[in-house]
Amino acid sequence: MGLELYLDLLSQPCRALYIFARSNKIPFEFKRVQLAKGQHKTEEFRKVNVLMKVPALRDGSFTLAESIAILLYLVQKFKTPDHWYPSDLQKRARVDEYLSWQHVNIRAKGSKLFLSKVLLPLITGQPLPPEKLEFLTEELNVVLKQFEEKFLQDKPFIAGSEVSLADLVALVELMQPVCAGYNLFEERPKLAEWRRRVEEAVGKKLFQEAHEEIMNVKNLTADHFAPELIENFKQQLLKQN
Ligand SMILES: N[C@@H](CCC(=O)N[C@@H](CS)C(=O)NCC(=O)O)C(=O)O
Repeated sequence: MGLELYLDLLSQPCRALYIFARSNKIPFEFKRVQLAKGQHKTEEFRKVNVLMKVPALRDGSFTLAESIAILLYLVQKFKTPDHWYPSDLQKRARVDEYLSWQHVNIRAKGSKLFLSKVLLPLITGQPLPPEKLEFLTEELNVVLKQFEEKFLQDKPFIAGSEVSLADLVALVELMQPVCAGYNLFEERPKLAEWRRRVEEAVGKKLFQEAHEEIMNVKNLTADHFAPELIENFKQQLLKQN
């Protein structure tokens, strides 16, 4: 059995893995796990990831969860070009620094805005109150400022002159609020230029292909979701709001 990646391209970490693997010509079998259909809650998927989240990897009898761990596994197993995860101690530390920071900052705030602006109204039939949207956007703006000032600064990429895992992980997360209708690049020319460079580095066509589904997320309707998931989802989303 070859390498299998369990993915739903509506998910940011799944897109990072998909783009990374395809961009580096890593052979893998794409195992689609549709979150909206509850396919991550099956007994079959539990055997791959007991945490019941995507992405997940299976390589023979070995299974692995967590996107960052999976990316690092692929880097080492397939000896991908050095710039992705530089061997230079300090450049690598820059990548690690971003990958450690992003979970509860860019990822958390970007996802929250996306889920509240797109999924919650879809499921409840109620639009998000404008003051709530403003609050969530402001929360995201705070971490975007930190991203620009601390991580990107005036460099072409986070680790310096070449693209790394940090840039890829960052950009797929930032696309989530963009797909929810908040074009955060519009008033941030430095970020917009960085986005252009990252897309070019991984391959523009591949980047677009990976984002096709999420770009059309606003066309989804409630019947796209497995009924048993809707109530669960609603409670989860309302709790976080
Ligand atoms: N820290 C994990 C996060 C994984 C995660 O939260 N995946 C989401 C999709 S983006 C998921 O599977 N959610 C389904 C659920 O929580 O029920 C990673 O980086 O892989």
